[in-house]
Parts: sequence; C-alpha cells; structure tokens
Amino acid sequence: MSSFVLLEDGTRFDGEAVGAEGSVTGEVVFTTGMSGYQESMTDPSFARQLITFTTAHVGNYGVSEQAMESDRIHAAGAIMRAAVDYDDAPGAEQGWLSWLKANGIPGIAGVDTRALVRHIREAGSMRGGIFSADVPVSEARERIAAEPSMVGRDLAREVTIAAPTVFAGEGDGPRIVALDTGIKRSIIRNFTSRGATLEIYPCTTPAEELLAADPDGFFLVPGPGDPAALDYIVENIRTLLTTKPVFGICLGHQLLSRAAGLETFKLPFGHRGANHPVKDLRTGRIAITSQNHGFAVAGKPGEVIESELGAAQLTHVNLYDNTIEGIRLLDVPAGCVQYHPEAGPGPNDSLGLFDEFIALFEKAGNAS
Ligand SMILES: NC(=O)CC[C@H](N)C(=O)O
Repeated sequence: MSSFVLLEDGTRFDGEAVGAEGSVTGEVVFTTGMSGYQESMTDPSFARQLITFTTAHVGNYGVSEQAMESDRIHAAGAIMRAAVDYDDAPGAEQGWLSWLKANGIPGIAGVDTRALVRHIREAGSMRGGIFSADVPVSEARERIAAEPSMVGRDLAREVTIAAPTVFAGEGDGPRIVALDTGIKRSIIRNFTSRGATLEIYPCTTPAEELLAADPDGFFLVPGPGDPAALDYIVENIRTLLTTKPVFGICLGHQLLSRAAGLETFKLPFGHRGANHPVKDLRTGRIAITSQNHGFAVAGKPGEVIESELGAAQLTHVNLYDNTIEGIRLLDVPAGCVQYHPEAGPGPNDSLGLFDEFIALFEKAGNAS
C-alpha cells in the first residue's frame, strides 16, 4: 500500500506503507547513525518525533530485548529509504517491520530520504506526518496544523516514571538520585554495572522530597521536548545544587545550564547521529560522540560566566557548528554534557565519564 510524508510547508514525499497501518504526525527529524534503529525508536527523547533514517537500509539485524532503551517505542514513526524484516541475524528475536507493526507504529519506506534531509537542512526541522495514500492532502494538512510545535513543549511529564523505582548496583558504590525526564536503560546499566545504585524519581517530585532521600549525588537525565518549558525542574535543580554534586546528560545538561542562568534555543535541524566530534577545551581532547538533541545551550565556547550558582565554564564544543556541548560549575561540584556518554547507540569514547561521575559522588559520600 502506498503512503506519503507531508511536511508543514507542503513538501511531499511518496513511499510505501510499512509497520502498522494508519497515519501519524510529529516533528520530522533525521538521524545519521548507521545502526541503532531500535535504540533510537525506544529512546524517550524521540517522543512525538518522526525519525528519518539517513542510512540507506534499515532493519538488517532485526530487533531484540537487549537493545530496548525503555519499555516501549517512543518515536511516533519511521521514515526510510529501504527497510527489511529479517529475523535471522544472530541475536534477532523479531523482524524490524513486524516489531513496528506489533507496536502500532507506522513507517514508510521507498522515500527519497536524501532529498528530505536536504530539505530539512535548508528549511529546518518542522512538523509533518506519515499518511496512508487514501488520506486527502487537505485533511493531512489539518492534522499537521493540530500537532503542537516542539518549542515550548513539556514532554518530560508524558514519559516520566509513575512512582520512585530503585535499580540496585552490582556492588556498594554511591547512591544516586535521578530525576526521570526520560531515562535510557543504557544510562541505568552504566551506573549499576559500576556498583552505583540509582533511585529514579518522577520529574515532578519536589526538591524537599529529593533531598529527604539523602543520596550521594543527583543525576539529571536526557528527555524529550523543550528545556525552556521545564522551569519547575530548573527551580528544583537550584535547590539541589547547594547540597550535593549534580551531573547531567543532554536534557539534563540543558536544565543544569538554565539553572546556572544560561539560555537554550532551538537548533535549525538538531544533532542526531553517532559521529559528532566534541572538544573538551580544558584538555584539547576530542571525542566522537552519540547525539540526539534539537535544542542547545547558548554561549561562547570556553567562556567563564558569573552565574547565580557561582562561576560556570562552557567547557565543551561541538566541532561541526561550534555549539556548547558541556559546562562545569567552578564553585560547586556540578557539570554536564550535551552528548551521550552511555553510547546507546553510538561510539564508546566517552564511557569514562561515568567513572568520573561516580568518583565525585563517592567523594561526596565519604565527606558526609
Ligand atoms: N536526548 C535529549 O535529552 C534531548 C534533549 C532535548 N529534548 C532536545 O531535543 O534538545
């Protein structure tokens, strides 16, 4: 059956319906990773987004439980050049297209994804949809117009855990409290396998309750939506920062930066993929990193600013477009990175950051 992608500016791409039947709207974004399609689809940060895969062939190695980044698919749909349903790869438990279908997620294949990506690179990420061929274009336009813009959208509330949950470490490492704005399993694994215990709280939990848990440190995790819509979390972070070490990844980086008084803004088409070079300006070291974000922190790479939380240094820079990819607070033990050290999916260059976080939390624990 044929189907089509329509963007809010009227641009249309035709293809063939795969996965579940039906139509869906969201923000159309693209990712350049050559593998990790299942991790991306189940990453809560992709909520309400339609992922265009620039890699030419998706589904080659099927899907499996161990590649899940959460308990379900969060992306709204998949846009592909070619897609296969192989389930005979070692480790495959199901075919990619059967899995999309079983989970009610529409996809489209046979799309000229190069043209689509070039269009988004020029015109910016925008709302759009995947529609069955029988949906009139006028109706498709109306459905796209009804989709809220990503700017100003609080999606952390939609994906956060319902009640506090503990993931016990494989050892007696520090106790870390994480505010769940959209955590990934690879982050949980990286802490627990290093002996740390992670206690995850709903993102709406008041600061007093988080402080009452009395952990060795707080962790701010990734998540979907606009960081500027999450002032209730930013206020909590300001309170937490006066007490214990705080580290953050991606949305967590954006929220910690906002707590320090920095602004965030929407990037034209975001950074999504597995090969983004990031330089730590303190050491000159460059890591190839996994990325998945549409917003960024504003500021000059290397700059030290006076913030409400003391001095803050903008320590990391993305070498593709010079945007900020990490900050360190100089007067309190806190810092964050915009990229994904958990590497799910992506390169392992930055895994050592988890050792750094844990060492700091351990030090804080020993001091108290
Ligand atoms: N992976 C993330 O945490 C994404 C953060 C934020 N939603 C953005 O798009 O920039």
